[in-house]
Amino acid sequence: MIEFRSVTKQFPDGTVAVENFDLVIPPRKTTVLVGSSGCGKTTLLRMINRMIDPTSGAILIDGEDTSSLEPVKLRRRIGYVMQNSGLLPHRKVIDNVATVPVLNGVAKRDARAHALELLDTVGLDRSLADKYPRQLSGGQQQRVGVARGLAADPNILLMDEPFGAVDPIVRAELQQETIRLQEGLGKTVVFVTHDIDEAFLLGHQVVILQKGGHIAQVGTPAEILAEPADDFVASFVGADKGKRKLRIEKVGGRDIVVDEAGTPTGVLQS
Ligand SMILES: Nc1ncnc2c1ncn2[C@@H]1O[C@H](COP(=O)(O)OP(=O)(O)OP(=O)(O)O)[C@@H](O)[C@H]1O
Repeated sequence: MIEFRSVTKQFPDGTVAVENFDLVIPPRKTTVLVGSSGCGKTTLLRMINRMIDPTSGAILIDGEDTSSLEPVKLRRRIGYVMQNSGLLPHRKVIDNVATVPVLNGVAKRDARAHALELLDTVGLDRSLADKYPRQLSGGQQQRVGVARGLAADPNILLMDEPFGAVDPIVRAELQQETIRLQEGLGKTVVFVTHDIDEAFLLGHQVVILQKGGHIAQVGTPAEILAEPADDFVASFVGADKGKRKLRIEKVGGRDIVVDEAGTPTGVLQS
């Protein structure tokens, strides 16, 4: 469990990115922080692994105050996946994945063997192991980024807009992989996005943020859709525009779900 207790972050230039933020992030589930640009999502995420330290308040991981933990050690046991994959350009794929375990003291040979398994886990062919990041597609690079995030077998995986730069089809694939991985490995995933559809797809718990890291609403996707807390949330999730009003039509004896514009979105399973 990760707990934010009245956390504030003011940057040296006076910007208050996050103010009095309280949140409990349950273990082995995906929590998505969603909101428009500049609302404080990345700052919140980076405070979990102490890439950024709060100005006041506390962040606890399994009851332990992170301010008492050594940042470098903490970072090595929390996976971090960022938007542009963050791979080291001059290292082969396999070494990008094996870097953190080697820093943690795992023998290079063992770390590389494990890295190959992780390529399988994220759906990459092992033949890519000896390539350099620039020789991979954007989607493949993101998968390597996820493999690297998982390499130290962390309980917590932080993902900062990891699929923002890939095309919609690859993005949909990567989203499904993330769901599969989270369920299969039972990680606590904290995921940042500005895309409410992505938030609803991935999040067991969705946190809708406004500027200053102010929480507009926390809940399951169903709870938020059923009862938006206010007009801001209703507008953010598209409920006010009828975007998410779905109806069922019978087509060829099957129940098809269509949105308000009449576009089919799926088949209802009996
Ligand atoms: N190092 C910094 N110094 C000063 N202000 C900063 C710094 N980092 C972030 N900020 C400011 O803090 C606020 C929150 O930034 P943050 O990056 O957390 O937002 P975000 O929701 O992740 O945005 P985006 O979706 O655009 O990445 C913004 O106003 C930003 O300009």
